[in-house]
Amino acid sequence: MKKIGVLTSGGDAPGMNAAIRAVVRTAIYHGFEVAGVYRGYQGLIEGDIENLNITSVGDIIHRGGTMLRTARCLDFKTDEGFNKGLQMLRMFKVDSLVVIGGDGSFNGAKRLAEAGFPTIGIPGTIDNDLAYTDYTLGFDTALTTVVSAIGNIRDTSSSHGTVNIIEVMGRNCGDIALYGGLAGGAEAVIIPELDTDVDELCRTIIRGKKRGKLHSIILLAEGVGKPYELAEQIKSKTSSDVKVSVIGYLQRGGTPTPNDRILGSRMGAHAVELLMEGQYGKAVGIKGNQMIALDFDEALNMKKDYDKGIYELARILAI
Ligand SMILES: Nc1ncnc2c1ncn2[C@@H]1O[C@H](COP(=O)(O)OP(=O)(O)OP(=O)(O)O)[C@@H](O)[C@H]1O
Ligand SMILES: O=P(O)(O)OC[C@H]1O[C@](O)(CO)[C@@H](O)[C@@H]1O
Ligand SMILES: [Mg+2]
Repeated sequence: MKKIGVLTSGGDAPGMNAAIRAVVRTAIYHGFEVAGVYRGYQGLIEGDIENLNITSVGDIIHRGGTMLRTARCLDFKTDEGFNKGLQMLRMFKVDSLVVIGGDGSFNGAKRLAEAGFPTIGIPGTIDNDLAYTDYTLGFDTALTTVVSAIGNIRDTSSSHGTVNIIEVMGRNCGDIALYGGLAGGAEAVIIPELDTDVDELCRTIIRGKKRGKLHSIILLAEGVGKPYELAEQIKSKTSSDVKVSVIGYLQRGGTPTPNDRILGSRMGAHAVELLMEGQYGKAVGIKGNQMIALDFDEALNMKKDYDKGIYELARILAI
């Protein structure tokens, strides 16, 4: 093994830059060359690849987004696109690859490993939707942004006495809503993993108002969606003024938290160590503050569930 490639794929996530920096610097420290592949699998297919050195990754640890840029690339799912990608890796003399991305990106990485190309995955997605790891890169920063948004919206909710629905990202995973709701002191959390009884929710809002609660914050995961329909239902059942904020891409950017920078640094270094040991076809993760690595199949087949204890706690504390 001489040259390690690194790419970021899928939605960008804060902390990806820390992971890229760690891959590059750990590899160079151990005497390898590194190639950066730009724009994920799209750039791989197009041969948008260049060698990186220690200074290429200077001044990025504190930046959101990804210096390698990213893409969603449908072509890489086709045999033709996939083979083109493999061909480019050979052409640029890249002999192993670190893929930083979410579950979708891992499917591409798994396919490369199955084709015999040494590939390691680092979970980079704000969604925290991968069951095998306690945290994905970017989740902590997205949560920090969400909690800050809840604080601002709570001010206006309290001032006007409105009910405020805040829709947050996470695809089919409710973690951003759940943990954001707990940290932000929301009155209710609505996640796709669980059916919500809107009548019960409205009774809670009315009870809160009766005992003088000024604000009502509802965290709604995008996997449930339909925030304006929910607003209409709550309006008619509680006679409250209901406001909706879909905070969207705000959650994807911003300076990574120390936790995401540390996680990215650890995962990037671990990915290189695995390749040096001749291990590949694995996804790096964190369990109980220890670095772990599972076969892609095992990692991707684990079913993610929400934390019932955390949900119950958020519910009890919102009485
Ligand atoms: N089965 C597959 N085979 C090859 N490549 C795939 C496959 N599935 C996904 N990919 C590649 O991975 C890219 C990213 O996947 P996806 O859009 O699901 O994002 P992700 O990696 O899950 O990140 P996030 O969910 O945080 O945005 C896809 O655009 C495609 O290029
Ligand atoms: O960037 P796009 O394609 O609009 O994707 C948005 C999706 O990406 C994420 O931000 C990260 O997976 C999801 O939370 C969201 O559903
Ligand atoms: Mg995903």
